[in-house]
Amino acid sequence: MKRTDYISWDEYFMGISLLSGMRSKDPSTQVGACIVDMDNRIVSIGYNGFLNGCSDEDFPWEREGDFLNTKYPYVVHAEQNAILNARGKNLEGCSIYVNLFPCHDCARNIIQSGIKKVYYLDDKYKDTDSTKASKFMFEKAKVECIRLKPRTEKIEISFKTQD
Ligand SMILES: Nc1ccn([C@H]2C[C@H](O)[C@@H](COP(=O)(O)O)O2)c(=O)n1
Ligand SMILES: [Zn+2]
Repeated sequence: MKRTDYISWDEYFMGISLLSGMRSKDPSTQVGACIVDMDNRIVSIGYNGFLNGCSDEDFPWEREGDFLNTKYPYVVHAEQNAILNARGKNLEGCSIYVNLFPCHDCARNIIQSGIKKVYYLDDKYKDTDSTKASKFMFEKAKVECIRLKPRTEKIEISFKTQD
């Protein structure tokens, strides 16, 4: 008799996105993204962070103040990193799981990469022009956006061993 309490594909992929976000050094918002092909194979993963090869100390994590003294010009978004981490693999028809709804810049890159479905959890910036632009572009480009309502509030991962 097989287990019945296994997690769903959506919980699995969104869980991987959230776990990836746990690598983010952003003090205010940790985002992870997981790109999955039409056979439910994971193609790529990414989280929000600063530039490869640069020290995280080289750039500001601030949200407020002069634009150049905030993180916004420099931080690479989780979706962007996931697309780039795919290293040119064909993403046509893939889905992307991301815990926070994509901004307008990521929406453009998601659309241009051929990704056709966006699964998300949180839409905390839904009233911003950025998110409104994302939704407009996704609608025109016929990219489906699905807000996940997981069956369970949380999934626990333990490193505890039997020995
Ligand atoms: N879909 C998204 C939205 C945001 N991010 C990143 C970019 C920043 O590191 C952070 C947002 O910062 P906040 O304005 O909430 O302090 O989250 C992303 O990677 N993907
Ligand atoms: Zn973005």
